[in-house]
Amino acid sequence: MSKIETRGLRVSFGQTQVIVGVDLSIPDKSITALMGPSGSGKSTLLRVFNRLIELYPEAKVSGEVYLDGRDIFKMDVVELRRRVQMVFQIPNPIPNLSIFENVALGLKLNRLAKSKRELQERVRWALEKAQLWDEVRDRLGAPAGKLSGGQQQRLCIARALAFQPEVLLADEPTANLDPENTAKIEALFLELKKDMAIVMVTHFPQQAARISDYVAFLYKGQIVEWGATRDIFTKPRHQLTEKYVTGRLY
Ligand SMILES: Nc1ncnc2c1ncn2[C@@H]1O[C@H](COP(=O)(O)OP(=O)(O)OP(=O)(O)O)[C@@H](O)[C@H]1O
Repeated sequence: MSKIETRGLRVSFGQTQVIVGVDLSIPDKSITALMGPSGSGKSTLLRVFNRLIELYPEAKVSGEVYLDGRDIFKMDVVELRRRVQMVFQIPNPIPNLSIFENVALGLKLNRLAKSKRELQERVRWALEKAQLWDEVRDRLGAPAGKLSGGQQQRLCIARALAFQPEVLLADEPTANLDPENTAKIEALFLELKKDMAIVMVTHFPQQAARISDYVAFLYKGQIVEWGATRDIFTKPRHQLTEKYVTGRLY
């Protein structure tokens, strides 16, 4: 069964429809890349999956979205966002808060650790999972803002992983990183997909080719093509997809 499934999903901002009837399946334990030109609706689609879209009062959503077969619009939003975590293009730790507290805060606010010891264990577990522990173990009390950009992004991933999510949404997570840090995040995602579904927006077809299992190609709010990554790159069925993956459509 799909981890996430949408049926007839539509989103509009005021009079403008930006997602126009999307039917999409996100398989579990794999990386699905959302590709498409600027403004095609990739970020909007991602924001529906954890209902972040509801923070935009002008956004109107209709259609169906299921997580493990359950209607996300009927779920408790706090539960949904715990299970479906998100990381963004610009790493957004709280810069003055310590490395430890950045990961611990969400756990504390949601009362997910029963003791100080459990909290420490979960923070360490998340930092290890995000492959950051070895770099920060001696300075957990230092402000997060002192970390490099790549480290800050892995800290944000650790913060998300602390909730032990089932789905990780990533909106261009490497767009602001150099090739070395990009490679680290890509390797990390390949590890993480063993435990969860990852949905990643990317502007780089090469990145989708390197790490995704499936690609959904969006154009003007519609899914033009969806399938196994290899098929999308080697035998795209639609001309628009072919143009995009060969760098002739932006
Ligand atoms: N809060 C908003 N109010 C009005 N229009 C919006 C809002 N957010 C997004 N849009 C519009 O919705 C459309 C889809 O935007 P979205 O950010 O989802 O596209 P995208 O594919 O992620 O683009 P990019 O690759 O440039 O990030 C765009 O035309 C955008 O202008």
